[in-house]
Amino acid sequence: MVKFAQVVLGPAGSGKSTYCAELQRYCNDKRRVLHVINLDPAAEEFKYAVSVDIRDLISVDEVGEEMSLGPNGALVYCMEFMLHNLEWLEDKLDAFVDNDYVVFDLPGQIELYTHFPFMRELISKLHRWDFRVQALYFLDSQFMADSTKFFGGCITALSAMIQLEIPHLNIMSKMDLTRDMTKRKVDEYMDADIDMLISDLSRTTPPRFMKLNNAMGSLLDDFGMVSFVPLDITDDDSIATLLLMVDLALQYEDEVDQSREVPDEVDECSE
Ligand SMILES: Nc1nc2c(ncn2[C@@H]2O[C@H](COP(=O)(O)OP(=O)(O)OP(=O)(O)O)[C@@H](O)[C@H]2O)c(=O)[nH]1
Repeated sequence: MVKFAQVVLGPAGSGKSTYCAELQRYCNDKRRVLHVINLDPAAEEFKYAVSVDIRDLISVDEVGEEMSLGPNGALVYCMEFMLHNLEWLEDKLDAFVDNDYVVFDLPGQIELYTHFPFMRELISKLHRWDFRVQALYFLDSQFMADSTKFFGGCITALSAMIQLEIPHLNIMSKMDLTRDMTKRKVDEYMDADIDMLISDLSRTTPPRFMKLNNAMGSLLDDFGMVSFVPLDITDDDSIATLLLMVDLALQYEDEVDQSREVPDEVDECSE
């Protein structure tokens, strides 16, 4: 039986854990079982009920103390340790019922998805364990106020998407904080006109960066990286819309995968 999962990625403070908590509350209200898995070995407290916690396996604090590593070195060590002990995670996930929905809350150190192979390896294991996995890449709506930040955020989202090679959605989080922006301005950023973004960016960077800005802009545009799903966690309709989008994307992925599977008879004939 195929299972559905979301991996929630994005820079520190972009609202990943808060989303996991609100999604869990929403699913509880709708009587849908949702397990949140904390994969941040440096996490301190949770706003959600944690079903699986990497800190039961290993934590940044204990690694930092025992191996005299700084916070980033300890984090990398913890993620490597988890990858070498994935049967721990497999056992926990096996205990869930087939229709249960799983959400992975990940650390905010984006290098873990853009520079290291951890997440890619974890996702390939999840696929082997029959999970269909959707990436949600969070960007704080405050990034819309600054085109250099916005471009930077989109570039890291692109880098994560290319690394992970799974269905990917860019999420504009904290939309409740944009209520003083005009709807037109917000809409401009949800499905941004790349020429407008490039000219915004070029106004704030020296003229010698013009060619670079254009090249980055067309790269982001080619990969659809300047489109965002707005998420306002104070509005249940917004959470419901996102959940529906993910469900549809994963169901589609599942159908495509099944159509790729070679039926037994065809297999036998070709032997
Ligand atoms: N107004 C508003 N604040 C939010 C929202 N989501 C998160 N916050 C606040 O933003 C801060 C960071 O939120 P977190 O959910 O901890 O962010 P995170 O991405 O999990 O952060 P890391 O665990 O450091 O990677 C907290 O103070 C939250 O209360 C939101 O939708 N609206």
